[in-house]
Amino acid sequence: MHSLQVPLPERSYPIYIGSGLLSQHELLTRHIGGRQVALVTNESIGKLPYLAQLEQSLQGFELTRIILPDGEAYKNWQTLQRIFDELLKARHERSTTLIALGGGVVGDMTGFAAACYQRGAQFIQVPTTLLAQVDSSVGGKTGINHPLGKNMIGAFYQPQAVIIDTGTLQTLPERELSAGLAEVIKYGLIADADFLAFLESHMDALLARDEQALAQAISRSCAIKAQIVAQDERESGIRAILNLGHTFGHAIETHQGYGTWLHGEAVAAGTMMALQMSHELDWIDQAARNRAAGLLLRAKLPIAPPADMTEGDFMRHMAVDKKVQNGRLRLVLLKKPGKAVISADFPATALEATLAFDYQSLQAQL
Ligand SMILES: NC(=O)c1ccc[n+]([C@@H]2O[C@H](COP(=O)([O-])OP(=O)(O)OC[C@H]3O[C@@H](n4cnc5c(N)ncnc54)[C@H](O)[C@@H]3O)[C@@H](O)[C@H]2O)c1
Ligand SMILES: O=C(O)C(=O)C[C@@H](O)[C@H](O)[C@H](O)COP(=O)(O)O
Ligand SMILES: [Zn+2]
Repeated sequence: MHSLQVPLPERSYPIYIGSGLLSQHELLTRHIGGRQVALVTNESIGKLPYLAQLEQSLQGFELTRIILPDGEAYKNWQTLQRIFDELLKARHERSTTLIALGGGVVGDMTGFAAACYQRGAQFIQVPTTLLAQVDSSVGGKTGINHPLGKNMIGAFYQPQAVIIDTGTLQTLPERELSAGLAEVIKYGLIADADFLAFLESHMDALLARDEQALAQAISRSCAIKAQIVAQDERESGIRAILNLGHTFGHAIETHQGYGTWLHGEAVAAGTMMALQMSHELDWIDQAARNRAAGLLLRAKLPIAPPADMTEGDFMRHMAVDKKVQNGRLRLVLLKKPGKAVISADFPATALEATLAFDYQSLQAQL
């Protein structure tokens, strides 16, 4: 097992990474304060062995299973209400601990429920998708979607610990593995050109679920995210670079009503659009843009937005992005591979050209 810390001013917390961690009683119970535990997961994950393994490791606690419907479309008020209903029915006290067993949808909702329940219960992240292991379980962004905007309702609320059992990735569908790789590639682009080179040389191993390659990618991703979050927990500045590709990506997800494209797929196409915009501004050259596009394609991710989305659709949805300030859109763009900035300082023509660009043709050329 390998561990690292998310160092925060108020309370730091550990991330544990290794195979078989779901069966480690001492590790799992180390961060539980009271006698009650609510295990929050979804219908699909509930059918896999992980929930039973967790229950076995938590023998002796008063356990409540909370099984949610599966899917991004359920990351909403109704599902959140179900978590509160179950907690209250089982008379969970404020000292309870919620454990999120699943992907980012379960993690974001469980964290938000924990932030609200009796004004703040504890929670632990046990992520089971690559995306959740490298991104959503770390950093304390919790929340739900609104029909008019992605993650529009939520709270910054940090977990007690993040426990990443890399063995769970063996059952993950291929499409979900690729979706997670979109956020992994993001870290290379925004903060670490060497990691980008590592991903280029290990992409085949990652897709083949080579345990060592996956553990290295997860560990480096978590370290980069922890280091950024530590500087700016509530996104008043630098943390926004974790949003590379998300302004365009969230527009895609909102436009589709959530769940048609996976979050990671929308982020991949959105990243390509942010790279094209960086190229329009002459910040990165064509070779850098094409290199990143090639890596996304090798990870089996889309680099073109959905064919049915117009420039007007993008503009309408992007206007409700959380990074909009005083009515001005701010975008995360690349100065060079490994160096991202947040900027509102671009001509409208650069954005127009980015939205009008023919991404399908680029894909055909690569
Ligand atoms: N809070 C953050 O910082 C943050 C960061 C990135 C993404 N997110 C959010 O995370 C969500 C996306 O998360 P996701 O990609 O994990 O999607 P997800 O939570 O929908 O999980 C993907 C699918 O995989 C299934 N699954 C999970 N673990 C499995 C396993 N081990 N084996 C087989 N199937 C498994 C799930 O049931 C689901 O069908 C989005 O809502 C996104 O907005 C949040
Ligand atoms: O942790 C962050 O900060 C991120 O931006 C990580 C993103 O990958 C993630 O999708 C996050 O949920 C987006 O946050 P939002 O504030 O743009 O909704
Ligand atoms: Zn994301």
